[in-house]
Amino acid sequence: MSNPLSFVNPTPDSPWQTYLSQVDRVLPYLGHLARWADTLKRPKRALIVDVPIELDNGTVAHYEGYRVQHNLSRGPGKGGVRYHPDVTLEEVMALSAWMSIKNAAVNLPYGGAKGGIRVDPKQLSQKELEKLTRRYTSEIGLIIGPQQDIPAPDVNTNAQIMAWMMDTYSMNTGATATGVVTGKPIHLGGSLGRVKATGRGVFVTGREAARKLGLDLQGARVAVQGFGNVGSAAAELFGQAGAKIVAVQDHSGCLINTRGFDLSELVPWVRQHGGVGGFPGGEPLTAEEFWDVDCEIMIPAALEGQITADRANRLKARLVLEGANGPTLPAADDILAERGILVVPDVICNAGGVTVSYFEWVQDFSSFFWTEDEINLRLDKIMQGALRRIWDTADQHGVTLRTATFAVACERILMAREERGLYP
Ligand SMILES: NC(=O)C1=CN([C@@H]2O[C@H](COP(=O)(O)OP(=O)(O)OC[C@H]3O[C@@H](n4cnc5c(N)ncnc54)[C@H](O)[C@@H]3O)[C@@H](O)[C@H]2O)C=CC1
Ligand SMILES: O=C(O)CCC(=O)C(=O)O
Repeated sequence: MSNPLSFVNPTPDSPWQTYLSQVDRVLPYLGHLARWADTLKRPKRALIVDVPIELDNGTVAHYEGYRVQHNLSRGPGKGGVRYHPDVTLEEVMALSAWMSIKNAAVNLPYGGAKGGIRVDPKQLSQKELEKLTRRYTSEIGLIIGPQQDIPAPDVNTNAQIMAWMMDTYSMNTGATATGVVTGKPIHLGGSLGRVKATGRGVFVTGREAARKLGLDLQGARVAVQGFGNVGSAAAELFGQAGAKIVAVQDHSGCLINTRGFDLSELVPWVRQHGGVGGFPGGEPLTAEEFWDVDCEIMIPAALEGQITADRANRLKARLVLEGANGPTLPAADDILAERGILVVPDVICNAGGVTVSYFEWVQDFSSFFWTEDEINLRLDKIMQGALRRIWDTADQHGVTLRTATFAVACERILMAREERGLYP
């Protein structure tokens, strides 16, 4: 995937093109605000940085880093940082735009932002990873801050990386600034419940959608792609609700177990071995066969563009819960709708993570911390309320949940844009 030369010139089938086509679908429902819609089709600000580090062997390596602030009309930028060898500016643009939509859909007082480094972190030692993170944080320090733009974990980043980011930003500004990132370790201003919050949100929205479909979670068969932070937490909650996890796929392998995996063995295995590959409690499956598995619920929780038109035609599930950002291509979305397969879209389904990030940010400012039960109850309430509003909008316009989420969110963003006005 190459970077676009302009915001309006997307690479075919890229996440940015997917996002732009999702915006086009919502235009008829924006009323007089549609005149502001081009605001949504270009990021406000995109920063590319060179991140040089000295490797353990003494050579100097250069990595490309990005931070994109898509829209700041409703508040500071908010969104994670991804470390992956395939990250591009264009991908980060899309991820930042989905953050704008997501944050507005759950009515958090944030705009949308996202960052990334084009690197395979698995090739780096812990020391090199720390140097990379600190240099990247210094470089994007120009535009991040507790009131400007607040990063968080995403693919291949975690609480330790957030701690290094917080420390680097604090050293550079001369005061401890816990509110500059979320997803931190608990004793450094992190919030209880954040690690599993995205998976919990997937479960809460999935539970509500299943109820609407009349689908009993007891005994329901679930397939999960991506068994990292989001996929594993969602799988555990579905398991606790009586569902069976019958297929799992990640970068290391793909497995099936029609009786349901024993998660008390699979989760520690993944923690120890870095992936599901080689787990003895299931039979191997090819990566492509995963999409043909008999199941009621499919949870894509890895990367973008996974549900293609071909896979959408083959999918057996009744319900797709988008734990990942951008897992479904627009053509596949149409096929799923035609086939009556309900999709709970990323921009609401995986919003649990940023919602608890918001709780963390609020707790950091007040230096007063809530219990995990309080966090989970508030998360449940916000996610249910947001989904209800989206469902009403879908029913009102006769559109998919994705277009309804965009309608609710874009109205909020563009209303703020209009009220703020254009000129300094
Ligand atoms: N961490 C968070 O709080 C949030 C994450 N997300 C999204 O959820 C998705 C997963 O993120 P995390 O779980 O945080 O990342 P992670 O780094 O913890 O896990 C990523 C998972 O994807 C798998 N994966 C990578 N490449 C793959 C491939 N080619 N085929 C199959 N599986 C592959 C990895 O093996 C791993 O299991 C991403 O789309 C991310 O943007 C969305 C909202 C919040
Ligand atoms: O917790 C956050 O601030 C953002 C998480 C994120 O990157 C996402 O929702 O995709």
